[in-house]
Amino acid sequence: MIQRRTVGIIGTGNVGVAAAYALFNQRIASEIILVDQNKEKAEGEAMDLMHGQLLVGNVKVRSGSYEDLKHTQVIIITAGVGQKSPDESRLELLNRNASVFKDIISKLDKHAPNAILIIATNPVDILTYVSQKLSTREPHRIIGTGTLLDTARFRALLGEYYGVDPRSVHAYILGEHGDSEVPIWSQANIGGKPIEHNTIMDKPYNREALDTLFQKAKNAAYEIIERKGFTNTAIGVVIARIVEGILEDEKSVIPVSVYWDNEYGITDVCMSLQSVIGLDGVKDRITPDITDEEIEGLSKSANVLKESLAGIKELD
Ligand SMILES: NC(=O)C1=CN([C@@H]2O[C@H](COP(=O)(O)OP(=O)(O)OC[C@H]3O[C@@H](n4cnc5c(N)ncnc54)[C@H](O)[C@@H]3O)[C@@H](O)[C@H]2O)C=CC1
Ligand SMILES: CC(=O)C(=O)O
Repeated sequence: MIQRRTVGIIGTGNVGVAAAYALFNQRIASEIILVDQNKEKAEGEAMDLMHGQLLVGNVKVRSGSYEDLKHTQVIIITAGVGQKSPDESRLELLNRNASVFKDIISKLDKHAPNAILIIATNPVDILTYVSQKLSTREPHRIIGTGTLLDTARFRALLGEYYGVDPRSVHAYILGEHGDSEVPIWSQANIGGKPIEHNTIMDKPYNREALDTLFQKAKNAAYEIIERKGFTNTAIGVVIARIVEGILEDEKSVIPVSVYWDNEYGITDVCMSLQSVIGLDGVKDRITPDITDEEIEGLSKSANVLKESLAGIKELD
């Protein structure tokens, strides 16, 4: 019997559609079900994608309801509001999106209790934590997109700077997907050569230039929102990559938002850490030796997230 790889997407706005398009175009899913409170929008997006089937191959796309998500392996949540201007931080979206999640998670627990959930709505770390608390499924089956996007931006910028393929740059941004995120310079390398204190591709070590690249990666969303009003295409391929890792049971190591259980002494928060992902969600977490300063940065990130979480107690 042919194994169908069915993926659901809740929220067919900018991000949901970019994720659907990436999943469709790369044929990562064999069936995609789009759900939105605006049913016509979901229907229109499904029709539009289906018309590319001749060129892409046999990937079915349809709109549906929560009941239709029963047999999905993975469900992506992108529903909610985004930052409307570069002056608004991700954390400021919290109260609006947390109540949306309360409703969505209870419906998913009822209709698709076995699917792995990927959370993309912002603030993604807090909504991942909230989803883990609200849902009946095990926490390792609820994953936030976290800093995979920031890490992708960071590696693209470092690759451009050094003139190498970003896939040959090994550098992580961990912690919050947001203003307190932490670049792990102590582990960053190109082809095994540490970036810190070394000349690579004829570029002498330049702390200031590297810090500027990190700031650019960190502030990329604000810069893009200022120009086009939202971000969607890169997060679309990020989501598709996570889905692929799960459906193919890859055991790939990627930075995503997961529950911290005393990693580097940090507990009871969701934020990004290198995680091993496969069919059962997050199988393990990797904690390389990093500097005390980096650990301190991650602790601060955790505190920022915990302070925001304290403000949404009414969800308990
Ligand atoms: N994690 C990340 O790296 C990124 C996260 N985002 C976040 O993704 C979220 C979505 O952004 P956009 O797609 O630009 O927003 P959008 O406004 O274009 O789309 C949101 C969609 O959610 C739907 N929706 C709202 N409440 C719903 C509910 N209860 N049930 C079903 N559907 C519902 C709306 O009808 C709309 O179609 C935002 O929170 C944004 O900040 C955006 C980019 C990157
Ligand atoms: C909006 C957002 O979270 C991003 O593009 O990073």
